[in-house]
Amino acid sequence: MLLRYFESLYLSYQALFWSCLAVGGIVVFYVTLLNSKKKKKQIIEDNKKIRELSAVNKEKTTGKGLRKRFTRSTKKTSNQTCTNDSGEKSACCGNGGVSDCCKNQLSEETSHIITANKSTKISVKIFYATQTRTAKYFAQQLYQSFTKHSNCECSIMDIVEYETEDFLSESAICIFLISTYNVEGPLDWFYKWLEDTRYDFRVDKQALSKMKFAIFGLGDSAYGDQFCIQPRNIDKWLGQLGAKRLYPLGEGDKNSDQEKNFEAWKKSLVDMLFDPSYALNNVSSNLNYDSYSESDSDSDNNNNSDTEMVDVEDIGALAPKLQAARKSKEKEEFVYKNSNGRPKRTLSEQEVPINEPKEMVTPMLRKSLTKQGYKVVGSHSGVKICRWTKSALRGRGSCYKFCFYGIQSHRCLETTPSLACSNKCVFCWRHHTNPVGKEFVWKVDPPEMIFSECLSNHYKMINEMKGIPGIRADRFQEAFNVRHCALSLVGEPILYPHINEFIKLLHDRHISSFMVCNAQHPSRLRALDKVTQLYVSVDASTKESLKKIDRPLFKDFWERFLECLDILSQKGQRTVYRLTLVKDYNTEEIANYVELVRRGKPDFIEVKGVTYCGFGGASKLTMANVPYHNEVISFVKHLNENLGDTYEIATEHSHSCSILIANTKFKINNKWYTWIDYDKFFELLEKGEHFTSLDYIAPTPSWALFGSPEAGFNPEDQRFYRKSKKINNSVKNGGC
Ligand SMILES: Cc1cc2nc3c(=O)[nH]c(=O)nc-3n(C[C@H](O)[C@H](O)[C@H](O)COP(=O)(O)O)c2cc1C
Ligand code: SF4
Repeated sequence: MLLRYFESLYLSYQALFWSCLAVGGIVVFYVTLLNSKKKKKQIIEDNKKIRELSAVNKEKTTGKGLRKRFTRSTKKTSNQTCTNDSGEKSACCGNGGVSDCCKNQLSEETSHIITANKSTKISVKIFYATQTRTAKYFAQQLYQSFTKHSNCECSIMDIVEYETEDFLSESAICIFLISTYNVEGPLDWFYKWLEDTRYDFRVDKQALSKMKFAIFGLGDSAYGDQFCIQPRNIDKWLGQLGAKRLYPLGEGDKNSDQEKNFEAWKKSLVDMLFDPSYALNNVSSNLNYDSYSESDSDSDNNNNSDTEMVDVEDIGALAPKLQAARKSKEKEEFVYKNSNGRPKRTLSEQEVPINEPKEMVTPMLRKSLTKQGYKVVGSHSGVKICRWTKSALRGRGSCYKFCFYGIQSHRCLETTPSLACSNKCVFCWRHHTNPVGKEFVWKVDPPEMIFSECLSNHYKMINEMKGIPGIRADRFQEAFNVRHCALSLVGEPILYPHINEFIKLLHDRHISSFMVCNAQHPSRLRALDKVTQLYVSVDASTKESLKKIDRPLFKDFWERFLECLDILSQKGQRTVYRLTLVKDYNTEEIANYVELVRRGKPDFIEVKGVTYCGFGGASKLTMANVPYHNEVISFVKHLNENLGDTYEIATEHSHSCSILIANTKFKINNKWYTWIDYDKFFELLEKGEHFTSLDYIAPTPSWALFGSPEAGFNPEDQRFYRKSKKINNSVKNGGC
C-alpha cells in the first residue's frame, strides 16, 4: 500500500516536471520569436528613418529634380551584393533589409551612425604630407575638432612616419591632408606605393577594403591642370582599392582662401561623423567639386540605377553624383541666361554671378607675410625693411648696392607691387609663402595708393628704430628722405599692370628705380619704361638646371627666358644679369653662361653666393649649397676668362659674398665708373631725349674695387663682428 502510494507520488511529480519543462520550453520559444520579430522591426524602422532623413535632406540639398534622380524604392537592385552570416558576399536577395542577408548588410552599413550616437569609440588617424607646414597646421586643427568628442580616439602623424604596408590592414577612419608638389616631396613614397599597388595585377582590388577615408588636398590653381593632382589621384586610387570614401575630396586653393575651404570641409566632415543629420545638408554647398572628374571615380564600383536610394553613410559614393548633378544644374542655369540673349527666367540679384577678381593676398597669407616682417599694402603689394637699412643706420656697413652703384642703404625703400611670382626658386627667401601666378589675375590697386602706403609704412618702420642703440642721428634723419627704390623684395613686380605708372611716381620724386625681373614675362619686359637699372635674374645656364632651380610655372619657361635676354639687349638702357650661385646646382656649365652673356649683352654681371636664410619649407637646400667667398671668386675668374676682353671684374663686396663683372666701357682711362650719378639720371629723363647708360655714370671709390684691402667695406663705417664669428663666416649672413 505504502509502496503504491510512493509510486503514484513519483509518477505525478514526474508528470509535473515534464509538463513544467514543456510549458517553459514553449514560453522560451515564444519569447525568442517575439524578440527576433521586435529586432527585425527595429532594424526596419531604423532603416526607414535613415531613408526618410536622407530623402528630406536630399530634397533640401539637391532640389526636386535631383531628388527624383537619387530616390528609389527601398528595394535594392539585383546587381548589389549582400553579406551572409558567414561573411560571404552574394547577390542581394532584394528584400530591402527584411531578410537576414539584407539585415547583415544593413547593420554593417548603419553601424557607423549608430555607434556615433551611442558614444562608442570611433578611431580616427590623421595623416598629413607637407613641406611648408600648412597641411600640418590643418591636421592639428582637425585633431582638435575630433578630440572635443569624447567618443573619438584620434592620432595625428606625418605620412612619412607610417609604414605604407600597414595601410593594407588599416581599419581606422583615415583622414589625409595632402599638399601637392610637382617636385620631390614627403608624399613621394606613399604616392608611388599606392600607384604601384593600384596597378599591380597581383594585388586584390579590395586590398584596402577595411579602410574608410577622406582627403583634403592643398594646392594652387596657378598650376592649372596640375592643381591638386596628387590628392586627386590618391582619392581615386584608394577608392579603386576598395577603401570606402567617407566624405568627398575637399580642395584648398592657395590662390584663393585655402583656410576657408578647409574650415568648411572640416566642419562638414566632423558634423557628418558625429551628427549624421548634418551631412547631406552641407555637402553640396561647402565642397569644391569643380575639378572632380566623375569618370575618374570608377572606384565606387557602384552601378546603382538612377532611382537608387542612398544612405547617409554612403555619402562618399554620392559625391560624384552630386557633383555631376551640380554641374548639370549650373549648365542648366547658364542656358537659362544665354539662350538667344533672352533669359527664360529672370535671375534674382543673388543668382547673377559676380566676376570681380579676388584679392591676391588671402587672410592666411597676410598673416604669414606679416609674421615674416612684411607690411602688406593694399591687396597685392608689400614693403619690408632690409637688414642693411638697419646696419647702415647704425654705421655698420651698407649693402653691396652701395659698394657697386652708390645706393645708400638707409635711404632705400624695398618694395614690390606684386607679391605674386611665376617661379618657385629653391633659394627664394620668401619661404614659398607668397602667391604664384602666371599673369596678374587679381584685383588691381591704384599705383598712387601703393606708393603712398609703401612709403608711409617704410617711414613707420624707420621710426620704430630710433631706440636701437648705435643709430646714427644724421643717417636717421636722412632715412626720412627716401632716394632709392629696390623693386625686388618678393614676387615679380613686372606683373603689376600699372608698373610704368608706379615707376613714374618714383621718378617724379627723384627716387631711383632698381627693377629686378625673373625673365619669364617677355611682353611685360618689352613694354617696360626706362628704369635707373634693369636686372634680369639668370639663375642657371641650361634649360634643365633652370627648371631645377627656378621651378617655373610656365611650360615654355626656357623660350621665355631666352626671349627676355634678347629684349634686354635691345632695351638701350643700363642692364644687369644677376647670378645667384648655388653649389651643386648652377656653378658649372661656364660655356653656357658665356653664351647667355653674348645674347643679352648686359652692362654688368652681378655674381652672388646664395644667401643662407634658413632654407626649409619647400626648399631642399642646406648650408652645403652656400658657396664660400673664395668659391664665388674662382667661379667669377673662370667666367671672366671665358668672356674675353669685353668684360672685367670691377668691384667686390666680400661682406655679402658678391662680385661685379662690368663691361669695359665703364672703365674709362683705367678708372672704373660703376657708380651712378642719380641727379644726372633724373635730369636726362626730364629732358625726354634719348640717353644711354654711359650718360649717368659716376666713379667707383677705391675701397669698392676688386682686390682692395677694404674688400668693398665703406671705410666711413665701422665693421662689427658678431661674437664667436670669424670674418669668413659672414657668408652665412649675406644680404640681399
Ligand atoms: C615648388 C612647389 C611646387 C608646387 N607644385 C604644385 C602643383 O603641382 N600643383 C598644385 O596644385 N600646387 C602646387 N604647389 C602649391 C602647394 O601645393 C600649396 O602651396 C600648398 O598649400 C602647400 O602646402 P604645405 O604648406 O602643406 O606644403 C607647389 C608649391 C611649391 C612651392
Ligand atoms: S623669382 Fe624671386 S620672388 Fe620669385 S621665386 Fe624666385 S627668388 Fe622668389
